[in-house]
Amino acid sequence: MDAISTLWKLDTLESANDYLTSHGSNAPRLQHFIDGSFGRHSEPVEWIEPLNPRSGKLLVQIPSGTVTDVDRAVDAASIAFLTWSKTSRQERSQVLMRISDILSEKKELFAVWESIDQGKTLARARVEVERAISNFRYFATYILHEEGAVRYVDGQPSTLTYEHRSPVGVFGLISPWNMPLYLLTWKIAPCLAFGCTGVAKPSEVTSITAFLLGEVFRQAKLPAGVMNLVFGDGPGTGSALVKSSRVRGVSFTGGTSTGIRIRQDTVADIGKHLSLELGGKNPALVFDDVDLTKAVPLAARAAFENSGQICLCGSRIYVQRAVYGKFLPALVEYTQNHYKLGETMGPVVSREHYLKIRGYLVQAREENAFFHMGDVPNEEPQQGFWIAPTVLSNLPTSSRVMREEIFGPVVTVWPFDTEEEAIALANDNPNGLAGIVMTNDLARMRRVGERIDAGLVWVNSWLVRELGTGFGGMKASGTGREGGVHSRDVFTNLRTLHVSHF
Ligand SMILES: NC(=O)C1=CN([C@@H]2O[C@H](COP(=O)(O)OP(=O)(O)OC[C@H]3O[C@@H](n4cnc5c(N)ncnc54)[C@H](O)[C@@H]3O)[C@@H](O)[C@H]2O)C=CC1
Ligand SMILES: O=C(O)/C=C/C=C(\O)C(=O)O
Repeated sequence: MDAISTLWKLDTLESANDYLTSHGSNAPRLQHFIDGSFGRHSEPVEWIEPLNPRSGKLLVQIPSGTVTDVDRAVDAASIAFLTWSKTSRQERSQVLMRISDILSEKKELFAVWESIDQGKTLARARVEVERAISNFRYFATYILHEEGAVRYVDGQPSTLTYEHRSPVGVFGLISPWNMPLYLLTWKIAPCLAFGCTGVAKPSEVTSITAFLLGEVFRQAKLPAGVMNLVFGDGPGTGSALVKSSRVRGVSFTGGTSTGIRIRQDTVADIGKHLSLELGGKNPALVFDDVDLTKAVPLAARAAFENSGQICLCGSRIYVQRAVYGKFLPALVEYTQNHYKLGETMGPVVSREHYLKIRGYLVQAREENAFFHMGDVPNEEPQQGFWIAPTVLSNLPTSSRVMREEIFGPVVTVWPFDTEEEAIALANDNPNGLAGIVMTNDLARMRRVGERIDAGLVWVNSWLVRELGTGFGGMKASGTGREGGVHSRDVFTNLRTLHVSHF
């Protein structure tokens, strides 16, 4: 039986895990989804073998898409663009709704595999699958309600002017491993809604739910070639996709260095649309007027949700000195009670990532950090990639641990005295993705919130999302915004018309 028929039926953790235990070294082999069907890979196939984050054992085999595979997918998307770009909004909307309905019927299947593949808890995976469903529903309805204005050119009443938008073309959609389906569908849904076609490349570390999504596209009767899925690594498959001259836009979420690489690889292709959502090292400011029974759980969640593997995590906590002494032990106690490895917290995604995080913890130890909880994990991961939630203090603000995105369950805590100092500390970082402000002072909420160098600022909240508002970062955290009208700008070209008569 092929991999899709096998995996599609395993929609409980028990059945999926039984299957994984029984397959031994015959791990299922995923297939690219090109031109409406799962199929051939160009020979010889090089297989990438991601491991199960909970056990460290072989999970699946991913074909490493070659330039030929990418070209076939781009061919299919280019041909499909000719009709999909002219398909009515009503019809596109209906296809997106069918996709969301099938996803919704199979949501437990997707949650189970997301949890296994990425290591996240099943509860977290369920939240993310709901969001993937919303991504399709949101853009399916958005396109039905867009408004445009036609007006006279000022002083020339015989000339009308209006803005006309058309889909850009074939897009390369490249996503990371931390929220695989959630982030991939955040790109696929607007791409389809606004009349573009695409080639999506999920992370080679977590490709399973993207593979299952191909079956959803098939069942939803998404016309062949409109969305293709090519698996493979970044330097080979991803790079070939980004560099293809027939790919007219790239929407990417991932590490900052990869974003820089993609900018370099596309710099000569001036007209290519580029949307880059990159890393964060996000500050969380805790002022002394807050109720700690609310601030501590919020800070812990922002630090440790998905084992700290969300680009929006608040990984640098700054606490006003008057409450610092109470906040720190309360954070440790809350985390100990609520983030238990193997129960309410999963492993990190891969061996490579485990070693990367460990490297930062070794450095923290060398720099005499206080480990209020957590420790440097073993040099070699044992039975999965488990790293305990770690709370650090007493690091110099110049430390790499304080400045670079660790993307794991590691948070640093540091005191401040004044509001000005808090803002300066928050902004003293090359990244500018998100910021969190905790205060009960209404004036301060805006005063501080509006000065944080970040594309997203949450006040007394975190990860609250409204899909119509702009999502993306400042400074090294990216280029452009997505969400609502911003996604429309990514996936469409704008021409302004001036219509007069002789
Ligand atoms: N959303 C975020 O902020 C994320 C940040 N990261 C950060 O980046 C670090 C590295 O993680 P990686 O998995 O290596 O992220 P990455 O940025 O290499 O991977 C993200 C996606 O980009 C693709 N990719 C890699 N190189 C490419 C290239 N030259 N051209 C086109 N596509 C390419 C990958 O195959 C994957 O699909 C992490 O440790 C973390 O700090 C990682 C994932 C998500
Ligand atoms: O859109 C969201 O709600 C969350 C997005 C998270 C990322 O982009 C990330 O962690 O990379």
